[in-house]
Amino acid sequence: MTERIIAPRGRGFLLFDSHPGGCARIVQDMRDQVAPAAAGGAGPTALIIGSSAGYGLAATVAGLRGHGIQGVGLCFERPPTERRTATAGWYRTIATAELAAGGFSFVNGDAFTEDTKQQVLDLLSERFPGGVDYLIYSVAAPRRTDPVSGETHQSALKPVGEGYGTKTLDFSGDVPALKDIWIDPATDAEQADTIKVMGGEDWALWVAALAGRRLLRPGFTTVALSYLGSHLTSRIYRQGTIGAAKAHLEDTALKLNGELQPAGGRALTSVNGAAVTQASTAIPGIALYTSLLRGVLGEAMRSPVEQSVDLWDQLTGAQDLRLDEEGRLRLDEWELNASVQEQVTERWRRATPDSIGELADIGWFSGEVRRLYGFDVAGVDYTAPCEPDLPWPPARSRREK
Ligand SMILES: NC(=O)c1ccc[n+]([C@@H]2O[C@H](COP(=O)([O-])OP(=O)(O)OC[C@H]3O[C@@H](n4cnc5c(N)ncnc54)[C@H](O)[C@@H]3O)[C@@H](O)[C@H]2O)c1
Repeated sequence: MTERIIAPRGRGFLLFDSHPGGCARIVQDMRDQVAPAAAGGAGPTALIIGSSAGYGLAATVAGLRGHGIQGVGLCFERPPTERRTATAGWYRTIATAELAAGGFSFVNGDAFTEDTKQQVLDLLSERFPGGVDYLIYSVAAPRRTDPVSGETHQSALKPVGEGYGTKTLDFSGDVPALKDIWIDPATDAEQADTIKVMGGEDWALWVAALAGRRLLRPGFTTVALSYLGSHLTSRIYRQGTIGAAKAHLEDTALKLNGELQPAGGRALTSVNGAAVTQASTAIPGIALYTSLLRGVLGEAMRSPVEQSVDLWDQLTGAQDLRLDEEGRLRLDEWELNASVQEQVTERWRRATPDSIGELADIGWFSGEVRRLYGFDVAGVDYTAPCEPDLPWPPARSRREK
């Protein structure tokens, strides 16, 4: 491929291309939100699954910059082709590898397959024979093939029990519009499939695979990402198919914790707040909710990086662990704060096609969606041609640092 001008083509939440320079700049901006680790010995070793986007990327950047972590990041991104750029996560990974300067390598592959697990475990055994201190599991995927049955399961984002009508923001036209939609309830099979994809099964397989290769260091801690959210979205989220998967993930944490505890290890879920990510924009009503939340909170909304700094501080003991009654680590207090929820609820109630522009920060939300692809990033010259055909960062040996 040769250099060319890359523009945001597409519709709604889906753009065809990503901008390499914009994606790199986003990672640099994330890095700048993190206080650097004190100079000195090597940091802890981590495997981060879902390292190219959203909360997994934020945990990787915060860990690299704030704690000097070493290890491996795993994600599933599409390389550039003749006609299309790579996915944004491909370019963000290149920029993240630059921050890591060799001590942290990246693997591109489907985390659900046995092959990828072996590839990652081989790399860890070679580079970090003593094993890993942390596994952060932050995958959001639409489907998963069960490694035992060979069956592919598709997740669904639907209510459970009864159908559900909600207000939503529709981004398919030229300007975002407030609409009403109706979503039929999930079948039992759809719910079971969603649990297969987004529940805790694959997380537990990773922990077992690391244990099988003797790659769990004493005190090993694993965290999987969860979400609770507001009563305004509970019919589609927490009480819906995805919520059933999150309940399975949280049950898996309790089970894994029981298994790891005798050796001084622990397993936790981390309940994070709402963020604009590829995964979250797919959930009906969430764009409206998040835009209203931003309307209420403005800059006080806590970014994924800020939450990830908090996560590492709690994991490494720099701060006390904040666990709720169910044993979950909570990073979403700023979102579920009673006064914030009252204000968002009031705005949700008052929202009409005429008033929505004043109540919700739709401009911010639309900008965040474009930023997922590396567009709308301050300081990037989008009129300049750039090279989209960039290679995946090589897994360098630590000796080459
Ligand atoms: N976005 C939110 O508002 C929010 C809030 C709280 C918790 N969470 C949770 O955080 C986790 C991550 O979600 P996100 O919103 O950051 O998602 P995201 O879409 O931004 O990122 C998903 C990551 O998973 C990777 N991935 C997808 N399929 C994969 C596969 N088969 N193998 C390997 N990697 C794969 C992608 O490459 C990417 O790195 C999820 O568990 C989600 O429920 C999200």
